[in-house]
Amino acid sequence: MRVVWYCAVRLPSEGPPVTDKTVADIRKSLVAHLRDGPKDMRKAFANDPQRFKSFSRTQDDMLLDWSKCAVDADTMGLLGELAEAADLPGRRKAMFTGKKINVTENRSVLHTALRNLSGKGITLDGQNVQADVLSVLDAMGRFSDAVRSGKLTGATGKRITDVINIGIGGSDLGPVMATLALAPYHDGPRTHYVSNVDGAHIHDTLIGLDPATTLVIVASKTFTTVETMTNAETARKWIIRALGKEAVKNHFAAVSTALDKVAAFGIESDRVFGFWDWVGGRYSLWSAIGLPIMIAIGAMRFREFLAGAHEMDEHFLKTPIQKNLPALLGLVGYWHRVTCKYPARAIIPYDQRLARLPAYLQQLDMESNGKSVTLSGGRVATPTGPLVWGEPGTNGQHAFFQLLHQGTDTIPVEFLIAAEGHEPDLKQHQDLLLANCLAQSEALMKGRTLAEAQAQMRSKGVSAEEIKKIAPHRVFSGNRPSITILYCMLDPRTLGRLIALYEHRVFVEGVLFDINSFDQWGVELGKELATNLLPVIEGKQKPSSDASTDGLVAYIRKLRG
Ligand SMILES: O=P(O)(O)OC[C@H]1O[C@H](O)[C@H](O)[C@@H](O)[C@@H]1O
Repeated sequence: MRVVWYCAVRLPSEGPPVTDKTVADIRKSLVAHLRDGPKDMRKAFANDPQRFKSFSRTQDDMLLDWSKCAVDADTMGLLGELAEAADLPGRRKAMFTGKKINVTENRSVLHTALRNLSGKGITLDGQNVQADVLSVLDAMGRFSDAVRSGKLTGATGKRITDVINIGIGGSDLGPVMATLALAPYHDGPRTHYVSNVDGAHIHDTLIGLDPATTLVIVASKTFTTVETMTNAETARKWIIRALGKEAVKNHFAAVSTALDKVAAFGIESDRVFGFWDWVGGRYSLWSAIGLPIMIAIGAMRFREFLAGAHEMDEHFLKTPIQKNLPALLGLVGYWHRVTCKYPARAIIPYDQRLARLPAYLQQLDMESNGKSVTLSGGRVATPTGPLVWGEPGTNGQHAFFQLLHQGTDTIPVEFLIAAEGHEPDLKQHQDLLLANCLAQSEALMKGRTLAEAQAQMRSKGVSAEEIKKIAPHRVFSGNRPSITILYCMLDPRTLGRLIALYEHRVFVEGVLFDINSFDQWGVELGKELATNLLPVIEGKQKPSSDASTDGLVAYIRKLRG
Protein backbone atom coordinates (compact mmCIF):
# COMPACT_ATOMS: atom_id res chain seq x y z
CA MET A 1 0.00 0.00 0.00
CA ARG A 2 2.57 2.62 -1.08
CA VAL A 3 0.13 5.49 -1.36
CA VAL A 4 -0.26 8.89 0.18
CA TRP A 5 -1.59 7.74 3.54
CA TYR A 6 -3.93 10.61 4.09
CA CYS A 7 -5.85 9.65 0.96
CA ALA A 8 -5.81 5.97 1.78
CA VAL A 9 -7.98 6.12 4.87
CA ARG A 10 -11.66 6.94 4.86
CA LEU A 11 -12.68 10.00 6.75
CA PRO A 12 -14.19 9.13 10.11
CA SER A 13 -17.86 9.88 10.08
CA GLU A 14 -19.99 10.50 13.12
CA GLY A 15 -22.00 7.37 12.50
CA PRO A 16 -21.11 3.86 13.61
CA PRO A 17 -17.63 2.55 12.78
CA VAL A 18 -17.27 2.05 9.04
CA THR A 19 -14.58 -0.61 9.15
CA ASP A 20 -15.57 -4.23 9.60
CA LYS A 21 -12.18 -5.11 11.13
CA THR A 22 -12.01 -5.26 14.90
CA VAL A 23 -9.53 -3.38 17.06
CA ALA A 24 -7.87 -6.74 17.86
CA ASP A 25 -7.45 -7.51 14.11
CA ILE A 26 -5.86 -4.15 13.44
CA ARG A 27 -3.65 -4.44 16.51
CA LYS A 28 -2.33 -7.72 15.08
CA SER A 29 -1.78 -6.09 11.68
CA LEU A 30 0.17 -3.31 13.39
CA VAL A 31 2.42 -5.85 15.14
CA ALA A 32 3.05 -7.61 11.80
CA HIS A 33 3.68 -4.26 10.17
CA LEU A 34 6.23 -3.36 12.87
CA ARG A 35 8.41 -6.17 11.50
CA ASP A 36 8.25 -4.85 7.90
CA GLY A 37 7.94 -1.12 8.51
CA PRO A 38 10.70 1.49 8.35
CA LYS A 39 13.60 0.93 10.72
CA ASP A 40 16.39 3.07 9.32
CA MET A 41 15.21 6.64 9.49
CA ARG A 42 18.22 8.05 7.69
CA LYS A 43 17.28 5.87 4.72
CA ALA A 44 13.62 6.77 5.06
CA PHE A 45 14.47 10.47 4.73
CA ALA A 46 16.98 9.84 1.93
CA ASN A 47 14.45 7.78 -0.05
CA ASP A 48 11.56 10.18 0.38
CA PRO A 49 12.15 13.92 -0.01
CA GLN A 50 8.46 14.43 0.81
CA ARG A 51 8.72 12.71 4.19
CA PHE A 52 8.41 15.88 6.28
CA LYS A 53 5.41 16.98 4.20
CA SER A 54 3.76 13.57 4.55
CA PHE A 55 4.19 13.31 8.31
CA SER A 56 3.58 16.81 9.59
CA ARG A 57 0.37 18.80 9.90
CA THR A 58 -0.65 22.25 11.10
CA GLN A 59 -3.45 23.92 12.99
CA ASP A 60 -3.03 27.58 12.04
CA ASP A 61 0.61 28.38 12.96
CA MET A 62 1.01 25.30 15.18
CA LEU A 63 2.95 22.49 13.53
CA LEU A 64 3.05 18.84 14.57
CA ASP A 65 6.01 17.02 13.02
CA TRP A 66 6.23 13.27 13.60
CA SER A 67 8.30 12.52 10.50
CA LYS A 68 11.23 11.39 12.69
CA CYS A 69 9.11 8.54 14.09
CA ALA A 70 9.44 5.14 12.43
CA VAL A 71 6.14 5.23 10.58
CA ASP A 72 5.19 5.09 6.92
CA ALA A 73 1.98 5.42 4.92
CA ASP A 74 0.95 1.89 5.85
CA THR A 75 1.47 2.57 9.56
CA MET A 76 -0.68 5.67 9.40
CA GLY A 77 -3.29 3.86 7.32
CA LEU A 78 -3.55 1.09 9.90
CA LEU A 79 -3.69 3.58 12.77
CA GLY A 80 -6.46 5.46 10.95
CA GLU A 81 -8.39 2.18 10.64
CA LEU A 82 -7.80 1.53 14.33
CA ALA A 83 -9.37 4.90 15.16
CA GLU A 84 -12.40 3.95 13.09
CA ALA A 85 -12.67 0.48 14.60
CA ALA A 86 -12.47 1.94 18.11
CA ASP A 87 -15.20 4.42 17.08
CA LEU A 88 -13.14 7.48 17.90
CA PRO A 89 -15.63 9.78 16.08
CA GLY A 90 -18.56 8.37 18.04
CA ARG A 91 -16.75 8.56 21.37
CA ARG A 92 -15.61 12.10 20.60
CA LYS A 93 -19.19 13.14 19.84
CA ALA A 94 -20.36 11.48 23.05
CA MET A 95 -17.88 13.55 25.07
CA PHE A 96 -18.70 16.89 23.43
CA THR A 97 -22.47 16.35 23.73
CA GLY A 98 -22.39 15.54 27.44
CA LYS A 99 -23.04 11.78 27.40
CA LYS A 100 -22.03 10.23 30.73
CA ILE A 101 -18.81 8.74 29.37
CA ASN A 102 -17.19 8.70 32.83
CA VAL A 103 -19.10 5.50 33.49
CA THR A 104 -17.61 4.56 36.85
CA GLU A 105 -18.65 7.91 38.33
CA ASN A 106 -21.76 8.29 36.14
CA ARG A 107 -20.65 11.73 35.00
CA SER A 108 -20.45 13.72 31.81
CA VAL A 109 -17.06 15.04 30.73
CA LEU A 110 -17.53 18.61 29.57
CA HIS A 111 -14.38 20.61 30.16
CA THR A 112 -14.78 21.62 26.50
CA ALA A 113 -17.94 23.54 27.51
CA LEU A 114 -15.83 25.73 29.81
CA ARG A 115 -14.13 27.34 26.82
CA ASN A 116 -17.13 27.57 24.50
CA LEU A 117 -18.11 31.17 25.06
CA SER A 118 -20.50 31.31 22.12
CA GLY A 119 -23.49 31.04 24.46
CA LYS A 120 -24.86 28.35 22.14
CA GLY A 121 -24.09 25.21 23.99
CA ILE A 122 -25.61 22.10 25.37
CA THR A 123 -28.23 21.46 27.96
CA LEU A 124 -27.40 18.89 30.61
CA ASP A 125 -30.04 17.49 32.96
CA GLY A 126 -32.25 20.48 32.11
CA GLN A 127 -29.49 23.02 32.86
CA ASN A 128 -28.05 25.30 30.17
CA VAL A 129 -24.38 24.53 30.69
CA GLN A 130 -23.06 27.50 28.72
CA ALA A 131 -25.21 29.97 30.64
CA ASP A 132 -23.81 28.62 33.92
CA VAL A 133 -20.25 28.76 32.58
CA LEU A 134 -20.62 32.36 31.42
CA SER A 135 -22.18 33.45 34.67
CA VAL A 136 -19.26 32.08 36.76
CA LEU A 137 -16.76 33.51 34.29
CA ASP A 138 -18.36 36.94 34.63
CA ALA A 139 -18.31 36.69 38.43
CA MET A 140 -14.63 35.69 38.33
CA GLY A 141 -13.97 38.65 36.04
CA ARG A 142 -15.65 41.11 38.42
CA PHE A 143 -13.76 39.72 41.41
CA SER A 144 -10.43 39.63 39.62
CA ASP A 145 -10.90 43.19 38.26
CA ALA A 146 -11.65 44.40 41.79
CA VAL A 147 -8.53 42.74 43.21
CA ARG A 148 -6.34 43.99 40.37
CA SER A 149 -7.64 47.56 40.48
CA GLY A 150 -7.33 47.85 44.26
CA LYS A 151 -11.09 48.33 44.67
CA LEU A 152 -11.18 45.20 46.77
CA THR A 153 -8.73 45.58 49.63
CA GLY A 154 -7.64 43.68 52.71
CA ALA A 155 -9.22 44.23 56.14
CA THR A 156 -7.00 47.24 56.87
CA GLY A 157 -7.82 48.94 53.56
CA LYS A 158 -4.47 48.09 52.01
CA ARG A 159 -4.26 46.98 48.38
CA ILE A 160 -3.81 43.25 47.69
CA THR A 161 -0.28 42.68 46.43
CA ASP A 162 -0.04 38.88 46.75
CA VAL A 163 -2.41 36.00 46.10
CA ILE A 164 -1.81 32.51 47.48
CA ASN A 165 -3.65 29.63 45.81
CA ILE A 166 -3.98 26.67 48.17
CA GLY A 167 -4.85 23.48 46.28
CA ILE A 168 -3.29 20.25 45.08
CA GLY A 169 -3.40 17.99 41.99
CA GLY A 170 -5.80 19.46 39.45
CA SER A 171 -6.48 22.40 41.76
CA ASP A 172 -2.82 23.36 41.61
CA LEU A 173 -0.83 21.94 38.69
CA GLY A 174 -2.76 23.65 35.87
CA PRO A 175 -2.79 27.13 37.43
CA VAL A 176 0.89 26.80 38.46
CA MET A 177 1.90 25.74 34.97
CA ALA A 178 -0.17 28.38 33.17
CA THR A 179 0.83 31.22 35.51
CA LEU A 180 4.50 30.58 34.81
CA ALA A 181 3.87 30.08 31.09
CA LEU A 182 2.16 33.45 30.81
CA ALA A 183 4.66 35.45 32.88
CA PRO A 184 5.10 38.10 30.14
CA TYR A 185 1.40 38.96 30.55
CA HIS A 186 1.41 39.39 34.34
CA ASP A 187 0.17 42.78 35.37
CA GLY A 188 -1.75 41.87 38.52
CA PRO A 189 -0.70 40.92 42.06
CA ARG A 190 2.04 38.33 42.53
CA THR A 191 0.70 34.78 42.67
CA HIS A 192 2.00 31.99 44.91
CA TYR A 193 1.01 28.35 45.08
CA VAL A 194 0.94 26.08 48.11
CA SER A 195 0.10 22.42 47.52
CA ASN A 196 2.19 20.09 49.67
CA VAL A 197 1.02 19.16 53.16
CA ASP A 198 4.69 19.38 54.14
CA GLY A 199 4.67 22.40 56.46
CA ALA A 200 7.79 23.64 54.71
CA HIS A 201 5.69 24.65 51.69
CA ILE A 202 3.28 27.00 53.45
CA HIS A 203 5.94 28.17 55.90
CA ASP A 204 8.34 29.21 53.14
CA THR A 205 5.51 30.92 51.24
CA LEU A 206 4.03 32.87 54.15
CA ILE A 207 7.38 33.98 55.50
CA GLY A 208 7.89 36.61 52.82
CA LEU A 209 4.31 37.92 52.81
CA ASP A 210 2.29 40.55 54.69
CA PRO A 211 -1.11 39.22 55.86
CA ALA A 212 -2.63 42.69 55.40
CA THR A 213 -1.93 42.64 51.64
CA THR A 214 -2.47 38.91 50.95
CA LEU A 215 -5.52 37.17 49.51
CA VAL A 216 -5.83 33.40 49.99
CA ILE A 217 -7.79 31.32 47.48
CA VAL A 218 -8.72 27.86 48.73
CA ALA A 219 -9.15 25.71 45.62
CA SER A 220 -10.57 22.23 45.95
CA LYS A 221 -13.18 20.49 43.84
CA THR A 222 -14.31 18.36 46.77
CA PHE A 223 -13.26 20.70 49.61
CA THR A 224 -12.23 17.63 51.58
CA THR A 225 -8.67 17.05 50.37
CA VAL A 226 -6.60 16.78 53.52
CA GLU A 227 -3.54 18.63 52.21
CA THR A 228 -5.62 21.61 51.08
CA MET A 229 -7.76 21.74 54.22
CA THR A 230 -4.67 21.54 56.45
CA ASN A 231 -2.91 24.33 54.54
CA ALA A 232 -6.10 26.43 54.49
CA GLU A 233 -6.42 26.13 58.30
CA THR A 234 -2.79 27.19 58.73
CA ALA A 235 -3.34 30.19 56.45
CA ARG A 236 -6.48 31.13 58.37
CA LYS A 237 -4.57 31.06 61.66
CA TRP A 238 -1.87 33.25 60.05
CA ILE A 239 -4.48 35.84 59.03
CA ILE A 240 -6.28 35.73 62.40
CA ARG A 241 -3.03 36.04 64.34
CA ALA A 242 -2.10 39.21 62.45
CA LEU A 243 -5.47 40.83 61.76
CA GLY A 244 -8.10 39.20 63.97
CA LYS A 245 -10.95 36.79 63.24
CA GLU A 246 -13.08 39.38 61.45
CA ALA A 247 -10.39 39.75 58.76
CA VAL A 248 -10.95 36.22 57.43
CA LYS A 249 -13.83 37.41 55.25
CA ASN A 250 -11.62 40.01 53.55
CA HIS A 251 -8.66 37.73 52.95
CA PHE A 252 -10.18 34.47 51.73
CA ALA A 253 -11.92 33.31 48.56
CA ALA A 254 -12.74 29.77 47.48
CA VAL A 255 -13.23 27.67 44.37
CA SER A 256 -15.14 24.41 44.67
CA THR A 257 -18.05 22.24 43.54
CA ALA A 258 -18.96 21.63 47.22
CA LEU A 259 -20.54 24.98 48.12
CA ASP A 260 -21.97 23.70 51.44
CA LYS A 261 -18.50 22.72 52.68
CA VAL A 262 -17.07 26.11 51.65
CA ALA A 263 -19.79 27.85 53.64
CA ALA A 264 -18.92 25.73 56.67
CA PHE A 265 -15.29 26.87 56.37
CA GLY A 266 -16.55 30.46 56.76
CA ILE A 267 -15.84 31.99 53.36
CA GLU A 268 -18.36 34.65 52.29
CA SER A 269 -20.65 33.46 49.50
CA ASP A 270 -19.84 36.38 47.17
CA ARG A 271 -16.24 35.17 47.16
CA VAL A 272 -17.02 31.60 46.28
CA PHE A 273 -16.76 30.46 42.67
CA GLY A 274 -18.37 27.19 41.75
CA PHE A 275 -17.86 24.59 39.09
CA TRP A 276 -19.52 21.30 38.30
CA ASP A 277 -19.05 17.56 38.67
CA TRP A 278 -18.69 17.27 34.88
CA VAL A 279 -15.29 19.01 35.17
CA GLY A 280 -12.57 16.53 36.13
CA GLY A 281 -9.93 17.89 38.54
CA ARG A 282 -7.13 17.53 35.98
CA TYR A 283 -9.30 19.30 33.36
CA SER A 284 -10.34 22.15 35.64
CA LEU A 285 -7.94 25.02 34.97
CA TRP A 286 -10.49 26.40 32.47
CA SER A 287 -13.07 26.71 35.25
CA ALA A 288 -12.98 28.92 38.35
CA ILE A 289 -9.87 26.92 39.31
CA GLY A 290 -8.19 29.30 36.84
CA LEU A 291 -8.99 32.29 39.10
CA PRO A 292 -5.35 32.89 40.15
CA ILE A 293 -4.33 32.85 36.46
CA MET A 294 -7.03 35.43 35.75
CA ILE A 295 -5.91 37.62 38.65
CA ALA A 296 -2.34 37.49 37.31
CA ILE A 297 -3.09 38.25 33.64
CA GLY A 298 -6.56 39.84 33.66
CA ALA A 299 -9.96 38.65 32.49
CA MET A 300 -9.40 39.59 28.84
CA ARG A 301 -6.21 37.52 28.50
CA PHE A 302 -7.86 34.66 30.37
CA ARG A 303 -10.64 34.68 27.78
CA GLU A 304 -7.99 34.55 25.03
CA PHE A 305 -6.58 31.48 26.78
CA LEU A 306 -10.06 29.88 26.76
CA ALA A 307 -10.59 30.88 23.13
CA GLY A 308 -7.33 29.18 22.14
CA ALA A 309 -8.48 25.94 23.76
CA HIS A 310 -11.88 26.26 22.04
CA GLU A 311 -10.11 26.66 18.71
CA MET A 312 -8.34 23.34 19.30
CA ASP A 313 -11.68 21.77 20.37
CA GLU A 314 -13.22 22.82 17.07
CA HIS A 315 -10.20 21.50 15.20
CA PHE A 316 -10.42 18.18 17.04
CA LEU A 317 -14.16 17.93 16.47
CA LYS A 318 -14.32 18.93 12.83
CA THR A 319 -11.03 18.04 11.14
CA PRO A 320 -10.61 14.72 9.32
CA ILE A 321 -8.38 12.41 11.26
CA GLN A 322 -5.57 12.62 8.71
CA LYS A 323 -5.15 16.33 9.50
CA ASN A 324 -6.32 16.29 13.09
CA LEU A 325 -3.43 17.17 15.44
CA PRO A 326 -4.76 15.62 18.68
CA ALA A 327 -5.86 12.46 16.84
CA LEU A 328 -2.48 12.12 15.11
CA LEU A 329 -0.56 12.73 18.34
CA GLY A 330 -2.70 10.06 20.02
CA LEU A 331 -2.33 7.55 17.18
CA VAL A 332 1.45 7.91 17.11
CA GLY A 333 1.43 7.70 20.92
CA TYR A 334 -0.48 4.42 20.64
CA TRP A 335 1.96 3.11 18.03
CA HIS A 336 4.89 3.82 20.33
CA ARG A 337 3.29 2.51 23.51
CA VAL A 338 1.32 -0.51 22.33
CA THR A 339 2.94 -1.69 19.10
CA CYS A 340 6.56 -0.69 19.78
CA LYS A 341 6.13 -1.24 23.57
CA TYR A 342 8.14 1.84 24.56
CA PRO A 343 7.53 2.33 28.30
CA ALA A 344 7.77 6.10 28.58
CA ARG A 345 7.51 9.43 26.82
CA ALA A 346 9.67 12.45 27.59
CA ILE A 347 8.15 15.93 27.35
CA ILE A 348 10.90 18.45 26.69
CA PRO A 349 9.70 22.02 26.26
CA TYR A 350 12.46 24.22 24.88
CA ASP A 351 10.74 27.00 26.72
CA GLN A 352 11.72 27.87 30.27
CA ARG A 353 8.22 29.19 30.94
CA LEU A 354 6.82 25.71 30.23
CA ALA A 355 9.00 24.27 33.01
CA ARG A 356 5.93 22.93 34.82
CA LEU A 357 4.31 21.46 31.71
CA PRO A 358 5.84 17.99 32.23
CA ALA A 359 4.47 17.88 35.80
CA TYR A 360 1.07 19.06 34.57
CA LEU A 361 1.05 16.43 31.81
CA GLN A 362 2.05 13.76 34.30
CA GLN A 363 -1.28 14.22 36.05
CA LEU A 364 -3.24 14.72 32.84
CA ASP A 365 -1.84 11.63 31.14
CA MET A 366 -0.93 9.23 33.94
CA GLU A 367 -4.00 9.84 36.11
CA SER A 368 -6.21 9.56 33.03
CA ASN A 369 -4.65 6.58 31.28
CA GLY A 370 -2.75 4.70 34.00
CA LYS A 371 -5.47 2.00 34.12
CA SER A 372 -5.64 -1.79 33.82
CA VAL A 373 -9.38 -2.35 33.47
CA THR A 374 -11.44 -1.84 30.32
CA LEU A 375 -14.67 0.14 30.10
CA SER A 376 -16.63 -3.08 30.44
CA GLY A 377 -14.66 -4.14 33.53
CA GLY A 378 -12.29 -6.69 31.96
CA ARG A 379 -8.52 -6.79 32.06
CA VAL A 380 -6.89 -4.64 29.33
CA ALA A 381 -5.26 -6.58 26.50
CA THR A 382 -2.41 -4.14 25.88
CA PRO A 383 -0.16 -1.76 27.78
CA THR A 384 -1.94 1.52 28.60
CA GLY A 385 -0.57 4.97 29.49
CA PRO A 386 3.21 5.39 29.44
CA LEU A 387 5.41 6.92 32.10
CA VAL A 388 5.45 10.66 31.36
CA TRP A 389 8.36 12.78 32.49
CA GLY A 390 10.55 15.65 31.42
CA GLU A 391 12.31 18.92 32.04
CA PRO A 392 12.89 21.98 29.93
CA GLY A 393 15.61 22.06 27.31
CA THR A 394 18.39 22.95 27.11
CA ASN A 395 18.79 22.00 30.81
CA GLY A 396 17.81 18.37 30.21
CA GLN A 397 20.62 18.02 27.65
CA HIS A 398 23.14 18.45 30.45
CA ALA A 399 21.40 15.94 32.70
CA PHE A 400 19.48 12.95 31.30
CA PHE A 401 19.83 13.23 27.52
CA GLN A 402 22.72 10.77 27.80
CA LEU A 403 20.16 8.04 28.47
CA LEU A 404 17.85 9.25 25.69
CA HIS A 405 20.70 8.99 23.18
CA GLN A 406 22.62 5.93 24.38
CA GLY A 407 20.55 4.17 27.05
CA THR A 408 19.15 0.68 26.49
CA ASP A 409 15.48 1.79 26.30
CA THR A 410 13.97 3.78 23.49
CA ILE A 411 12.01 6.72 24.87
CA PRO A 412 10.10 8.82 22.36
CA VAL A 413 10.70 12.51 22.99
CA GLU A 414 8.23 15.33 22.45
CA PHE A 415 9.90 18.68 21.82
CA LEU A 416 7.90 21.90 22.14
CA ILE A 417 9.27 25.23 20.97
CA ALA A 418 8.27 28.73 19.84
CA ALA A 419 9.79 30.34 16.77
CA GLU A 420 9.82 33.68 18.59
CA GLY A 421 10.67 34.50 22.19
CA HIS A 422 9.14 37.34 24.17
CA GLU A 423 12.45 39.17 24.53
CA PRO A 424 13.34 40.79 21.17
CA ASP A 425 16.61 42.10 22.55
CA LEU A 426 17.61 38.53 23.47
CA LYS A 427 17.05 37.04 20.00
CA GLN A 428 20.41 35.29 20.12
CA HIS A 429 19.13 33.22 23.07
CA GLN A 430 16.07 32.10 21.10
CA ASP A 431 18.25 31.24 18.09
CA LEU A 432 20.48 29.10 20.30
CA LEU A 433 17.43 27.46 21.87
CA LEU A 434 15.98 26.63 18.45
CA ALA A 435 19.31 25.30 17.16
CA ASN A 436 19.64 23.04 20.20
CA CYS A 437 16.09 21.75 19.98
CA LEU A 438 16.33 20.88 16.29
CA ALA A 439 19.82 19.42 16.77
CA GLN A 440 18.64 17.07 19.51
CA SER A 441 15.82 15.64 17.42
CA GLU A 442 18.20 15.30 14.48
CA ALA A 443 20.78 13.53 16.66
CA LEU A 444 18.18 11.14 18.07
CA MET A 445 17.07 10.24 14.56
CA LYS A 446 20.41 10.08 12.71
CA GLY A 447 22.70 8.77 15.43
CA ARG A 448 26.39 8.17 14.63
CA THR A 449 27.80 4.93 13.25
CA LEU A 450 31.06 3.33 14.41
CA ALA A 451 32.67 4.22 11.08
CA GLU A 452 31.60 7.85 11.48
CA ALA A 453 32.88 7.95 15.05
CA GLN A 454 36.23 6.50 13.94
CA ALA A 455 36.52 8.89 10.99
CA GLN A 456 35.74 11.88 13.19
CA MET A 457 38.44 10.85 15.68
CA ARG A 458 40.94 10.22 12.89
CA SER A 459 40.27 13.70 11.48
CA LYS A 460 41.20 15.12 14.86
CA GLY A 461 44.52 13.24 14.87
CA VAL A 462 43.56 10.73 17.59
CA SER A 463 45.86 7.66 17.70
CA ALA A 464 44.67 4.31 16.30
CA GLU A 465 44.95 2.72 19.74
CA GLU A 466 42.79 5.44 21.32
CA ILE A 467 40.24 5.20 18.48
CA LYS A 468 39.90 1.45 19.06
CA LYS A 469 39.32 2.01 22.76
CA ILE A 470 37.01 5.03 22.66
CA ALA A 471 35.12 4.92 19.32
CA PRO A 472 32.51 2.33 20.48
CA HIS A 473 31.53 4.73 23.28
CA ARG A 474 30.98 7.48 20.72
CA VAL A 475 28.43 5.49 18.72
CA PHE A 476 24.79 6.62 18.74
CA SER A 477 22.29 4.03 17.54
CA GLY A 478 19.96 6.70 16.08
CA ASN A 479 16.41 5.75 15.02
CA ARG A 480 15.13 7.14 18.31
CA PRO A 481 11.73 8.71 17.64
CA SER A 482 10.83 12.26 18.43
CA ILE A 483 7.92 14.57 17.75
CA THR A 484 8.26 18.35 17.45
CA ILE A 485 5.47 20.80 18.22
CA LEU A 486 6.41 24.21 16.86
CA TYR A 487 4.37 27.41 17.20
CA CYS A 488 4.90 31.11 16.67
CA MET A 489 4.92 32.40 20.26
CA LEU A 490 3.76 31.27 23.69
CA ASP A 491 0.83 33.63 24.20
CA PRO A 492 -2.46 32.91 26.05
CA ARG A 493 -4.18 31.64 22.88
CA THR A 494 -1.32 29.31 22.02
CA LEU A 495 -1.05 27.98 25.56
CA GLY A 496 -4.79 27.23 25.42
CA ARG A 497 -4.35 25.37 22.13
CA LEU A 498 -1.36 23.42 23.43
CA ILE A 499 -3.10 22.20 26.58
CA ALA A 500 -6.27 21.28 24.67
CA LEU A 501 -4.10 19.43 22.13
CA TYR A 502 -2.68 17.29 24.94
CA GLU A 503 -6.06 16.82 26.64
CA HIS A 504 -7.56 15.44 23.43
CA ARG A 505 -4.48 13.32 22.75
CA VAL A 506 -4.98 11.67 26.14
CA PHE A 507 -8.66 11.15 25.23
CA VAL A 508 -7.74 9.56 21.88
CA GLU A 509 -5.29 7.16 23.52
CA GLY A 510 -7.88 6.30 26.20
CA VAL A 511 -10.40 5.42 23.47
CA LEU A 512 -7.84 3.19 21.75
CA PHE A 513 -6.96 1.54 25.07
CA ASP A 514 -10.71 1.07 25.73
CA ILE A 515 -10.45 2.52 29.24
CA ASN A 516 -12.21 5.25 31.21
CA SER A 517 -9.77 8.18 31.14
CA PHE A 518 -11.87 10.23 33.54
CA ASP A 519 -11.82 8.45 36.90
CA GLN A 520 -8.89 8.02 39.33
CA TRP A 521 -9.64 5.17 41.70
CA GLY A 522 -5.93 4.44 41.93
CA VAL A 523 -5.37 7.39 44.25
CA GLU A 524 -7.83 6.16 46.89
CA LEU A 525 -6.04 3.34 48.68
CA GLY A 526 -3.05 5.40 49.80
CA LYS A 527 -5.38 8.14 51.10
CA GLU A 528 -7.38 5.59 53.15
CA LEU A 529 -4.24 4.07 54.64
CA ALA A 530 -2.83 7.53 55.50
CA THR A 531 -6.03 8.29 57.39
CA ASN A 532 -5.63 5.05 59.35
CA LEU A 533 -1.94 5.70 60.03
CA LEU A 534 -2.27 9.28 61.29
CA PRO A 535 -3.33 8.29 64.86
CA VAL A 536 -0.50 5.75 64.89
CA ILE A 537 2.06 8.40 63.91
CA GLU A 538 0.54 10.77 66.50
CA GLY A 539 1.04 8.07 69.13
CA LYS A 540 -2.70 7.73 69.85
CA GLN A 541 -2.88 4.17 68.54
CA LYS A 542 -0.54 1.18 68.52
CA PRO A 543 0.98 0.10 65.18
CA SER A 544 -0.89 -2.90 63.82
CA SER A 545 0.03 -3.09 60.17
CA ASP A 546 2.60 -5.17 58.26
CA ALA A 547 6.07 -5.61 59.73
CA SER A 548 7.67 -3.03 57.46
CA THR A 549 5.12 -0.28 58.21
CA ASP A 550 5.23 -1.06 61.95
CA GLY A 551 9.03 -1.12 61.85
CA LEU A 552 9.11 2.29 60.15
CA VAL A 553 6.70 3.72 62.74
CA ALA A 554 8.88 2.37 65.55
CA TYR A 555 11.99 3.88 63.96
CA ILE A 556 10.25 7.29 63.56
CA ARG A 557 9.38 7.19 67.27
CA LYS A 558 12.98 6.35 68.13
CA LEU A 559 14.29 9.26 65.99
CA ARG A 560 11.79 11.61 67.58
CA GLY A 561 12.95 10.49 71.03
O1 LIG B 1 -9.63 19.54 43.99
P1 LIG B 1 -9.61 18.48 45.03
O2 LIG B 1 -10.96 17.89 45.29
O3 LIG B 1 -8.98 19.01 46.29
O4 LIG B 1 -8.72 17.31 44.50
C1 LIG B 1 -7.35 17.46 44.25
C2 LIG B 1 -6.77 16.22 43.59
O5 LIG B 1 -6.80 15.15 44.49
C3 LIG B 1 -7.10 13.85 44.13
O6 LIG B 1 -6.39 12.94 44.90
C4 LIG B 1 -7.11 13.47 42.69
O7 LIG B 1 -6.20 12.45 42.41
C5 LIG B 1 -6.87 14.60 41.74
O8 LIG B 1 -7.48 14.29 40.51
C6 LIG B 1 -7.41 15.90 42.26
O9 LIG B 1 -7.14 16.90 41.31
